[in-house]
Amino acid sequence: MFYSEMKTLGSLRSSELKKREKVMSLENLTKQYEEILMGLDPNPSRNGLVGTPQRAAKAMQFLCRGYDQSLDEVVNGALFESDNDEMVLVKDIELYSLCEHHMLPFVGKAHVAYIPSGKVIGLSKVARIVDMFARRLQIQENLTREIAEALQSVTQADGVAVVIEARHMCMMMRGVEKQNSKMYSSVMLGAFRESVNTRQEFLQLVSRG
Ligand SMILES: Nc1nc2c(ncn2[C@@H]2O[C@H](COP(=O)(O)OP(=O)(O)OP(=O)(O)O)[C@@H](O)[C@H]2O)c(=O)[nH]1
Ligand SMILES: [Zn+2]
Repeated sequence: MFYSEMKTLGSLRSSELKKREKVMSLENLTKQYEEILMGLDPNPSRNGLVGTPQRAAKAMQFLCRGYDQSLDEVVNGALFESDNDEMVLVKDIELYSLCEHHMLPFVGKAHVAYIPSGKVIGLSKVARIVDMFARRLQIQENLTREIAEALQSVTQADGVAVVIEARHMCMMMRGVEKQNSKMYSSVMLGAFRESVNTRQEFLQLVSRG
């Protein structure tokens, strides 16, 4: 990189830098998609595919936008003092992720609970934490754990439980082609791990229709 270019980059504010990096990576991804189309379609320059590389690149950037987010940003300080020490459950948070093996979607719901210890977190932030990790290339087990550990670290809760149920397109559209199977994964931390009663209360609430 030339000195003048480095100086320009140095003088940009970080939000401008982020924007610029995004544009650069969009151009790059678009080129990669042009090549992918060449490998897939016998006539990649046909009319219907003219804007496809850039559209696909933008879509993929959107689906992977969780890489650009941090926990601090997502939570945005929305933690509130509270004496409540009863379980808080946010059920049926829909999630869309991409499996890291095939880059095909897996789609489902997350159920997230915690037992507050002095503070509660803004309700929407639980869903935002789910999204931040879902919008990355993932396997379901790691996604489940990352959500649980992130919530634990921001709330310092006495316990955190996460269950995810999801259908994986890589098992439905291709491969073994099973249309009805669902994957369930769970992570229990603190009180949910130590107390059978707490865990059962959570699981009963989750399985209630
Ligand atoms: N544990 C786990 N496995 C996943 C997840 N998403 C996809 N997989 C699996 O990753 C595995 C990759 O297996 P490979 O044998 O390397 O790939 P493959 O030949 O495409 O496998 P098939 O899907 O069986 O055709 C498959 O069994 C997928 O079902 C996930 O979130 N968790
Ligand atoms: Zn897969």
